[in-house]
Amino acid sequence: MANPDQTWSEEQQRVTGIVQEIDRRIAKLEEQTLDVKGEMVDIRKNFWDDVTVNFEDAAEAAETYASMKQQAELLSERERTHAVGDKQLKTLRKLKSSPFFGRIDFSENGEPGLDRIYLGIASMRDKKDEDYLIYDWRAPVSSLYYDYPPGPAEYETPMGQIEGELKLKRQFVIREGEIISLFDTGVTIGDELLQEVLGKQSDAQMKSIVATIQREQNRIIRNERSRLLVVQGAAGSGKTSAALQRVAYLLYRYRGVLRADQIVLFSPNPMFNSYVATVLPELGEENMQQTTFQNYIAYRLRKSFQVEGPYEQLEYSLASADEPGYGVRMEGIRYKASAAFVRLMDAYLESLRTDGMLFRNLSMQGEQLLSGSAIREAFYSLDSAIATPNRLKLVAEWLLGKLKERETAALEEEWVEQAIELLDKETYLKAYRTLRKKKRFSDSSFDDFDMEKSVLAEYVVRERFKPLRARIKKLGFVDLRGIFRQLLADPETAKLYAASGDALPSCWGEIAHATVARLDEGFVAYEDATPFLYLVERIRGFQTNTTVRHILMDEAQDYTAFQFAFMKRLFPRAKVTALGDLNQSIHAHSSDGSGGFSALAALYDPEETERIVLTRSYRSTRPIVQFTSKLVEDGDQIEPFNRDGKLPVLHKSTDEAAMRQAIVSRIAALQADGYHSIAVICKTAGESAAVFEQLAAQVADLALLEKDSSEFERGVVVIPSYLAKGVEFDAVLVYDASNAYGRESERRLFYTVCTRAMHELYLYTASGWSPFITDEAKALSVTES
Ligand SMILES: Nc1ncnc2c1ncn2[C@@H]1O[C@H](COP(=O)(O)OP(=O)(O)OP(=O)(O)O)[C@@H](O)[C@H]1O
Repeated sequence: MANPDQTWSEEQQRVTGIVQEIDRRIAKLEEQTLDVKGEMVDIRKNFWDDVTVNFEDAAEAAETYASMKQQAELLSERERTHAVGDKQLKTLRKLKSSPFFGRIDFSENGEPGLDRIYLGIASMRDKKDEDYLIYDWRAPVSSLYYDYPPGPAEYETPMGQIEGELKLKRQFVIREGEIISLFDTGVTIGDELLQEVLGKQSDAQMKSIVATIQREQNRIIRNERSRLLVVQGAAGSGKTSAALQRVAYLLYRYRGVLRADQIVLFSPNPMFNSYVATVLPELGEENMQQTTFQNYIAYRLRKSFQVEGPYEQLEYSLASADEPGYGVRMEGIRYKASAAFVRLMDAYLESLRTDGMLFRNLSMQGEQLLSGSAIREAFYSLDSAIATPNRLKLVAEWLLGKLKERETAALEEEWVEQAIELLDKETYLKAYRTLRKKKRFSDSSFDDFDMEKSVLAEYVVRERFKPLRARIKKLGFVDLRGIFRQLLADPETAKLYAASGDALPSCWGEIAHATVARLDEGFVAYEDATPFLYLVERIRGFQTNTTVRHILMDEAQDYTAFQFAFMKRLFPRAKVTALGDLNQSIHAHSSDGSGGFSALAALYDPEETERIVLTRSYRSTRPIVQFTSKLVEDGDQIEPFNRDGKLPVLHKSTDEAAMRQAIVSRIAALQADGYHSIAVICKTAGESAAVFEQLAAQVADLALLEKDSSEFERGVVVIPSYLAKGVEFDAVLVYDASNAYGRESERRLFYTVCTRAMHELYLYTASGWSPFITDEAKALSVTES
C-alpha cells in the first residue's frame, strides 16, 4: 500500500459517497413504494365500487366479469411493483451498511487504462447509470477476485475469455458505512479476514461466505458445464456454504430464466433446513425449495403403509446390536442399498414384461366384475414391446370400457330405482344441474317423467361406480405390494435375477423372510422404502418432475445407490450437485462403500461429470483438526486452516455421575468464557433423552434436540450424534467417548461428532477410551481426570 493513511481516507471517501447515493435512492424508493402501497390499499378498499356488478343477462355478466378482471389485474400489477421495490430496498439497506468487501484493479490485455472493480452483494450503477459503483460478486469479472493473486489473470464471460493482469487485490471490512479494516492481499483471499470470520462465535444460523470464498469453492459455485458435480470435502471444508452460494450464483447467472422454486436442496433433516434458511435472503435472493428424501418417501407411501424413517433405522443400528435378527437386518440394509440390488430389481422388472405381473380382482360391493387373472391375461395379450406403464394404460382403457358396459346393464337393475327414491333434495338438484350443464334437456323437459327417471338412474349408477372408475384410472388394479413381495417370498426367486458376479448375501433367505413378515404387517422398513417405491414407479410410470433444473444433495454420502438411481429418474431434467464426505458416512449401508459416489457417478456420462475435492477444513481450530484427522484412516490429507486454539481435552471420570458433574462444570466455564453455542453430543436419541433429564436441573435453558425438531437452537443443547451432522457449535462435549463408539462402523460417526466443534472440544469417559482415539490422537490432546 503506497501511503496507508491516504489509501484509507480515499477508500473511506468512496464508501461515504456510495452511502450518500444509497440514502438518496432509499428515500426515493421508500416514497415510491409508499405510493404504490397506498394505491394497493385503495384498490382493495374500493374494489367493488369500481366494478359495475350486473348479472341480468349474458352481456351484462360478461361486462361485469371483464371489469372485475381489469381491477384484479391492476391490483396484481401494483403488488408486483411493490414486491420489486421492497426487494430493492432490502438490498440497498444491506449495501448501505457494507457497500463492498473487495476491490480488484485489472488491466485487460490490449486495452488502455485500468479497471477498478469494487465487489459487493449486489450491483449498483452511478447516478447517470453509466458506470458500476459496485459489481455483484457473481458478475463474470468478479471471479478474478476469488481465483487469482496479483499477476496474470483471466476470466470467462459469455462472449469468451478475457485475459490481462491483476494489479491489485484489496479486502475490506466495512460496518455501518465505516471501514473497519482494509488490507491488500498477495495470495488468494487473505488469511486475515478468514481468521477474523472464523474466530467468531457460531450462530444459530449459517452465514454467507461471500467475502471470503476460496478458489476451490469458487469452482463449485460457478460450475456450469457438468450435469453431475460431485464434491468430496473434509468436515468443515465449506461444502454446504459453497452449495448455498452456488444457488445464489445460479439465480443471478440465469435470472429471468431460472426461478428459486426450480432448485431443490435435499438436506439431512428439517432442523438443518432452518439452520441454512437465512443464507440466501442475506444475499438478497429467495430461498430454494428445501426438503429431505425421507419427506418425499413418507409423502408417497404413508397412505398405504407405516414407513420407517432413516433415524429410526439408525437408532436401531446403533442401539439394538443385542436383539435377535440384528445381524441379518444389518446385512439386509447394506445389500438393499447397493447397486447390485438395483441391477437385480431392474432384471426382475424386465422379466415382468413377459410374466409375473399380479393384478387384483376388480370388485364392487361384493360383486366381482373381473378377476385378477382375467386382467393379467389382457395385459399379457398386449405386445410385450410396449413399455409396462403404457400397457397398463391400455388395460385401464379396456377396463373402463368393461365398466361402462356394466354401468349400462346396471341402469335396469332394481337397486337403482330404490336409490333414486332415497336421493335427498340437494343431490337431486345437483344431478339436475350437472345434466343441464351437459345440455341433456331443457328446463321444461325435466318435467318429463321418463326423461327424469332415466337421467337420475344414470346419475345414481355413475355415482355408485365412481370409486371403481377412479381406482382403475389410478391403476389401482395392479397388485404392487404383491409384485414386490413375490420377489422375496421364495428366496430362490431373487437368485434368478441377480446379475452374474453379484452375489446375494449369504443370509438372503433370512433377509427375505423378515422383509415379507414386515410387509404383511403393513410396515415398510427404511431400507425397503426406496426399492419398493422404485418398483412402483417403474411399473406405473415415473411421476417425474421436469420443472426442477437443479438439485443439490447435501451429505450425499448418506444416500444409497438406490436413492441416487431414483432421484435421477425423478428429476430427469435437473443438474445434480452432490456434496459429501465419505469419512462422515454414518449409515450402516455405507460401510461396504456402495453408498459412495461411485454409484452416483455410474449413472452419468463421465464426460458430463466433474469431481472437486476440498481438503482444507475451516470450521475447527488447527489443534482440533489435527486431533480429529487422526480418528480416520486417510485423515492426513485433511489440511487445517491455520487458526489457533486450545488442545482437545480427554476427561476421565471415576463413574457416570462424576462424568456428568464434570460436564456441568465445563458448561459453566465455557459460558463464563463467552461461548453461547455448546453441544453435549450423545450417541443415540435414547441416551440424549436420559442425559438431558439428568442435566436439566443443573444447566439453565438446556434444550434437547430430537429428530423432529425443526429449529436449530442456539444455547446449550443435548443432541444425538447423527442429528449433529452438518451443523456446528462453539464447543462440543462428547458424552461417553468410550468403547460405546467401538465398532468399525461407528468410526465415522465418532469423527462426525468430534468435527462439529469450532473452538473447543472435550471428550468424556467413565470407563476406557474409544479405540479410535489412537495414541497419535492422544498425543495431540490434553488428558485430565
Ligand atoms: N470460504 C470461507 N470463508 C469463511 N468461512 C468459511 C469458508 N468456508 C467455510 N467456512 C466456514 O466453515 C464452517 C464449515 O462450513 P460448512 O458447514 O459449509 O462445511 P461442510 O463441508 O459442509 O462441513 P461438514 O461436512 O462438516 O458438515 C462454517 O462455519 C463456514 O461458515
